[in-house]
Amino acid sequence: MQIYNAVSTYRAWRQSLPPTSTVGVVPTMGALHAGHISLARAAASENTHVVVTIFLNPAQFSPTEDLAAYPKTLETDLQKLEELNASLPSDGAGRVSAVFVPTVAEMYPAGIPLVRDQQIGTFVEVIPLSAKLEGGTRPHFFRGVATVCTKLFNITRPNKVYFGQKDVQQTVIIRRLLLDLQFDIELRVIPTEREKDGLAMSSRNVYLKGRRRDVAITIYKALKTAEGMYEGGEKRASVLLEAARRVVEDAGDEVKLDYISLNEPQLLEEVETVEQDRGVILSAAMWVLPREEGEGTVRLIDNLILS
Ligand SMILES: Nc1ncnc2c1ncn2[C@@H]1O[C@H](COP(=O)(O)OP(=O)(O)OP(=O)(O)O)[C@@H](O)[C@H]1O
Ligand SMILES: CC(C)(CO)[C@@H](O)C(=O)[O-]
Ligand code: BAL
Repeated sequence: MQIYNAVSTYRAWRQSLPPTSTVGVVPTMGALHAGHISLARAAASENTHVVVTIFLNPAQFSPTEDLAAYPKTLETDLQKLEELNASLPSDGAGRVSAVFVPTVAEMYPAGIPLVRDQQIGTFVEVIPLSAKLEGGTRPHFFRGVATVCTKLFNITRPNKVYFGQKDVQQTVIIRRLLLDLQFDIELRVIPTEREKDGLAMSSRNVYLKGRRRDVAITIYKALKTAEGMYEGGEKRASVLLEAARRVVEDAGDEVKLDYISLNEPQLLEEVETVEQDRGVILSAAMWVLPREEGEGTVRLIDNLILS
């Protein structure tokens, strides 16, 4: 497993691969957990080479978000990837051959101030998708994601890219980006890995200790409540969403719902009824509020597909 910090050295390796080999790329921001590893495992089963990128992308954070506090665990990240390699079958399957860990200066030659008006250079926007759902609270977010993914795809030259369903809107946006910018890349979406109680794994879960970890499960409970009613025959979005909202309200003042929504999977238009013949995304974002001095607010997202 080679570590590349520079675009030029990564490119030299990529160019050395025979044209028959395939490359599956797993973009991450590091602080790897079982969710990331399941993406890399899926990529290893479908490609000759897996490339994991680890880059904490400033462009997707606003000046008031947690860029500075975001967990950085490069040593253990690399260990986890080595352990994955050791666990893979020796015949036929690919391996994590390269980890691309660029510096901010490599990725943003013109610099990348967090204040949007101060930014210089080329940015990619996927409209109007980027303004919906997550975009309501994080208007800068998908511009940053689409921009860095475009750069990462140009650099790493994947045959396939692997994204987690946990960030479902991100997968919808990447699908659109690949199509619109004529990338010859296949998108693979991998199911959400969860803790035993159902909480979606997330790098930001390390911020949740004790009681805050317990109430974090509310977001999943809310989604499961709506899903259960849907499976019981209720198709009206308003009724499903109201029931889910009540779950968060009943959990008390330690959590606060940002949004819960039912949307069709192409343009993310809200639906009034959940039709059986097409998947509908049930997604939510919830804040776990601080309880003690020094704690920050933690924002969690999760989703289920009703189909
Ligand atoms: N629980 C999970 N199951 C499957 N894939 C996941 C899971 N969590 C994250 N991923 C995927 O891993 C990729 C990298 O995500 P990222 O590095 O932001 O981790 P994260 O856990 O989502 O972090 P954050 O806490 O910042 O949201 C994304 O495609 C994301 O959807
Ligand atoms: C895709 C991504 C690595 C881009 O920075 C990030 O948004 C993430 O980790 O989901
Ligand atoms: N996985 C999403 C990355 C972010 O919240 O910035």
